[in-house]
Amino acid sequence: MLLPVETALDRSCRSDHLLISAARAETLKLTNQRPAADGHSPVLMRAADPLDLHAALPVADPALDPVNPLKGPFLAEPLEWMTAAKVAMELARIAGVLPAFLVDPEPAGEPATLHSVDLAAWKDPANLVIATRAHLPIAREEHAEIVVFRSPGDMREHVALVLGARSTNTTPLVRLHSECLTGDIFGSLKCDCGPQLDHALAAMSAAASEGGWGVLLYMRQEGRGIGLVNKLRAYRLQDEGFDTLEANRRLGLPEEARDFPLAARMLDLLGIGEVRLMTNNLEKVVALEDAGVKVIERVPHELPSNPHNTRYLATKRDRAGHLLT
Ligand SMILES: Nc1nc2c(ncn2[C@@H]2O[C@H](COP(=O)(O)OP(=O)(O)OP(=O)(O)O)[C@@H](O)[C@H]2O)c(=O)[nH]1
Ligand SMILES: [Zn+2]
Repeated sequence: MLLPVETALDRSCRSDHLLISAARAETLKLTNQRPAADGHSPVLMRAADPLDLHAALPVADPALDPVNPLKGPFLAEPLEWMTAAKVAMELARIAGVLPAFLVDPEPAGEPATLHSVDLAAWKDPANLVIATRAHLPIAREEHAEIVVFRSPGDMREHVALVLGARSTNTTPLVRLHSECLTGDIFGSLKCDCGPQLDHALAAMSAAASEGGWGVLLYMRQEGRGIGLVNKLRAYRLQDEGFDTLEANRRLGLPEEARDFPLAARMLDLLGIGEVRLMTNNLEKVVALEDAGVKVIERVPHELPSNPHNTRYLATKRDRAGHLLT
C-alpha cells in the first residue's frame, strides 16, 4: 500500500519505509544503493524511525535540500514488487507530484486497488475523442476554429486551433505546442515557449491569407509532462546550477515525458494525415511518423534567444539533440 508523500489526505500516517526514485536515493547517499542509469526507477528505502508526511517531504524533495541539509541515515532494501512500484512512479509523474510514497503506512486507511494494465488502458490514445468545437476568432486570425479533446478519467483538455479554411489539396502547417503556463501566459524569459506560440500562430495566419491553413495542437503536458509544480521545483534546482535535464533527473522524473501519440490521435480525429511540422525537435517528427502521420516537411521554428534562456536553448541543442543554432 502506497501513500503519496505530497498529497496524502490523512496527515497522521507514518512509516519507516519509503518508495523513492533512484536519483533521489543517490543524492541521499543511501549506504548500499548502487547508482542507477535510470534516475526515475524506484528504490525501497528504510529509515531508522518511522517518518510522518511532514518529515518525509524533505526526504522526497531535492528542491528543499538547501534549507534541510541533514537527512538519514537510510538504507536501501530489496524491492520485490518492481512492476507495481514503477506504476506508482508513473502515476506520481502524471499527477504532477513528487515520486515518493510512504509504504504500508499506519494507520492504513482505505486503499484503492490499481493494476498495471489499468494504467496502460488509461493512457491509450484511442480513448481521446472530440468533446466539442466552436468558431473562435483570435487576434492573429479571425477565421479560426477551436476543437477540444477529452478522454474519460482525465481532466486535461487538449486543444486544436484550426486557422484558415481547411482544404484537401494543401498540407496544413502544424505546430505541436506543449503547455507552458510560465511562458505562454506570463511571457517567461526562461524558455522559448511564448515567442514560439505567437510565431506559430502568425505563420499559420500568413499561410491562411495565401489560401493555406494551419493547426496548432495545444497539449496539456506542462513541463514536458511533469506538471507545473514539478517544473518549478526543477527551476529551483536550475537556480542551484543544474541544467534543465539534470534538474528533472534529480527530481526522479523523466527528462521527457510527453505523450506524442496523443497528438497523432488528435490529427487523426481532425482527418489530417499529412503535415508540415513546425519544430526543431526531431523526436516529434519521429513520434508522429511512428504513429502514422506523414511529415512531408519539417519547418524550422527557432526564435531569438535572450540572456535568461541561452543556457536552456544550448542544453536543448547539445544534450537533447534539437536543431538549433
Ligand atoms: N521540465 C521542464 N520543462 C520545461 C522547461 N522549460 C520549458 N519546459 C517545457 O517544455 C515544453 C516546451 O517544449 P516545446 O517548445 O513544445 O518543444 P521542444 O521539445 O522544445 O521542441 P520544439 O518543437 O523545437 O519547440 C513545455 O511543456 C514547457 O513547459 C524546464 O526547464 N524544465
Ligand atoms: Zn516554456
